[in-house]
Amino acid sequence: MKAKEISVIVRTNASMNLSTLFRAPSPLFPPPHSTATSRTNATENIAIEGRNLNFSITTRQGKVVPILQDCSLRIPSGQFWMLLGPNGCGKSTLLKILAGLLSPTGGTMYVKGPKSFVFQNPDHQVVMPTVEADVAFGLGKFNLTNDEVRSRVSKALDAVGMSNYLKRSVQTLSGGQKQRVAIAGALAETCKVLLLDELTTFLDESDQFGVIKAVRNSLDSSEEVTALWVTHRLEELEYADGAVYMENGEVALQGDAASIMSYIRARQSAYIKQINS
Ligand SMILES: Nc1ncnc2c1ncn2[C@@H]1O[C@H](COP(=O)(O)OP(=O)(O)OP(=O)(O)O)[C@@H](O)[C@H]1O
Repeated sequence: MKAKEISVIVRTNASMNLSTLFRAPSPLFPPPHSTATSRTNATENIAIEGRNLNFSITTRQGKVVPILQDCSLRIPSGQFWMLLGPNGCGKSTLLKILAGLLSPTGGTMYVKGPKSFVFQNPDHQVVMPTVEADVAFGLGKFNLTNDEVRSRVSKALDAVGMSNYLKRSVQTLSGGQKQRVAIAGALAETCKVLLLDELTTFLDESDQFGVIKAVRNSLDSSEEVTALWVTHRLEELEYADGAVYMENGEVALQGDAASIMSYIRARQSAYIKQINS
């Protein structure tokens, strides 16, 4: 099966799971260990909500290993949030649960649909010969006219700053440009929630900020799109409206980007003091 087909099946299965797996969002709950002030309030339109999400795996020896423990988060519609934390703390696992790619072993969640999961390696989902064909790829299921397809492709490429690349072969694109084409594909399908898994890990600085700015611009040009972005790179936080910080499989803190930045910086300097003492 081609990679592109896998990504489309992922999208389809994810929305099919919504009715069985996701329950209605609760009107209000505070994150369990939050100290930072979040922009959210009870009257806001919530795009992503998880409550006490747990995930564990069972080893071949029958031992249950907890990966996520009581993770709660809530992200308002139209905002760009980041999911940060040390290696192995559970960020990708939580993102995959929110995408419907993994089933939680406990807890409840709601994610507005349609939603799309964008993989770290763009070659896993950008496989059509040209940019135009790739962005149009997922539109077959909508029964659109050629003009409507062209209009959606053009609007989506505009949102990610790739309008001039319409006829380009995808083989000639950089990693970051391919990521932007993958995001445009999701936008063309009128995706409401983008779940983005460490897109910039292997990109150079120029490509890295090209992708972040493309996501930021996509959200700014449509109030309906929400993005959750997993990253290790603290400098990316300045583009976010809010962030969730994880440690050891738990949500340690969630709030506005500045508060999360201060929290992480304080943790880093405490750590540096500790190793220097
Ligand atoms: N299928 C699995 N089997 C065994 N362990 C797993 C499995 N999936 C995840 N884990 C473990 O769960 C923990 C969380 O993994 P996850 O990939 O979600 O972390 P992460 O925060 O995204 O890490 P990184 O920043 O390094 O990408 C890790 O210790 C990982 O080894």
